[in-house]
Amino acid sequence: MANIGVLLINLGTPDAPDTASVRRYLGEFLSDQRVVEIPKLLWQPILRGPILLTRPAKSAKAYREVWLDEGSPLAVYTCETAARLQELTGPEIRVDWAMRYGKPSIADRLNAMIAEGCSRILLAPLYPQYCAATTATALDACYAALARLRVQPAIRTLPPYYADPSYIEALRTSTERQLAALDFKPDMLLASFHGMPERTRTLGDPYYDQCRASVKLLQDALGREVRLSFQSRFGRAKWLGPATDETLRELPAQAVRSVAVLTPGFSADCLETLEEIAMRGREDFLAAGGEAFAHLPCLNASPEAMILYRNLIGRELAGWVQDEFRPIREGN
Ligand SMILES: C=CC1=C(C)c2cc3[nH]c(cc4nc(cc5[nH]c(cc1n2)c(C)c5CCC(=O)O)C(CCC(=O)O)=C4C)c(C)c3C=C
Ligand SMILES: [Fe+2]
Ligand SMILES: [Fe+2]
Repeated sequence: MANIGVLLINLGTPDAPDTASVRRYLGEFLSDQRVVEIPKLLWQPILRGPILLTRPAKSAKAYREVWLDEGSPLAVYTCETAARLQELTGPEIRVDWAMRYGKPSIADRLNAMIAEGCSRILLAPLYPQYCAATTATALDACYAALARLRVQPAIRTLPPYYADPSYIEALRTSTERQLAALDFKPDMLLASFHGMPERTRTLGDPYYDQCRASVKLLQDALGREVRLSFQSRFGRAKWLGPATDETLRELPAQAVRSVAVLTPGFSADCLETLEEIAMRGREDFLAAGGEAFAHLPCLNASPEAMILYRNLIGRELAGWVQDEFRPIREGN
């Protein structure tokens, strides 16, 4: 029985692409004060009123466009990542996965790991760039679950890996592999990250700087320009820019005829990459006069991702596991 556990954590997704399921999901997600930093008394009437009355039907339609036979892409790819990583680590380490919102819940999976005998657990939010709205809230939920226990496991947490050489290398190799498979050579590479309200930056969130650092390192690794933009704006506040949709609409006028968009802040493809970028982004770019568009899939459970996670986990488990868990590089 493994006494070491690794819990991969991702954002969460609805159980089904229907209005009621999406309303439940958005109700939980958007009630998190780490995500929407507006006082509860002001925000809840807006959320329970106009937002949850109108948005779920619109979002459910978008989810239906990307839903897979096995379920929501975010859950399917996160589950596959955990399964492949489990094969790679072997039975000594138990690898599981959970979602911050919806199912499988963090509390359920942590309790299951503990019941299976894990007395040391690495909590691994799968966000390369730290953000209070993602990394911190995932860890808050872990600590809240642990707070209910009499006997707690020893805990470690995976730090943000935005500048880790293994992350940059995984992005480089997966980008080059995917570019080589395209039937055109893109004039431009655009790295689109999930946006955040601009205000969170001045409040001290390192997210923006970490996105910029990842892009700079990837650009150096690829030896070509990579433009940065931010997508998925929500609400009326000013968000980080430049906005991905506006950028895609402006590029053709700047003589950029073809573009490949990568989404390196997302560990797994999801609504935001498959619908907003691969579908709507393509439409925007082509309607503005662009000629060729590609969305490069996220790392998901690719061979590049497996090397990355094994290296990150190996480093964080140092002292808990012995030397057979050395870093690996492609080809050995
Ligand atoms: C204030 C609202 C939001 C903030 C802040 C926010 C930050 C944030 N989100 C992700 C990653 C994902 N977000 C996803 C979906 C999604 N995000 C918001 C709003 C905020 N996100 C909404 C309302 C939705 C739901 C879809 C919709 O109705 O438009 C997803 C995809 C989930 C899926 O099921 O596929 C991901 C992943 C990050 C990384 C982030 C901050 C850096
Ligand atoms: Fe989001
Ligand atoms: Fe979106």
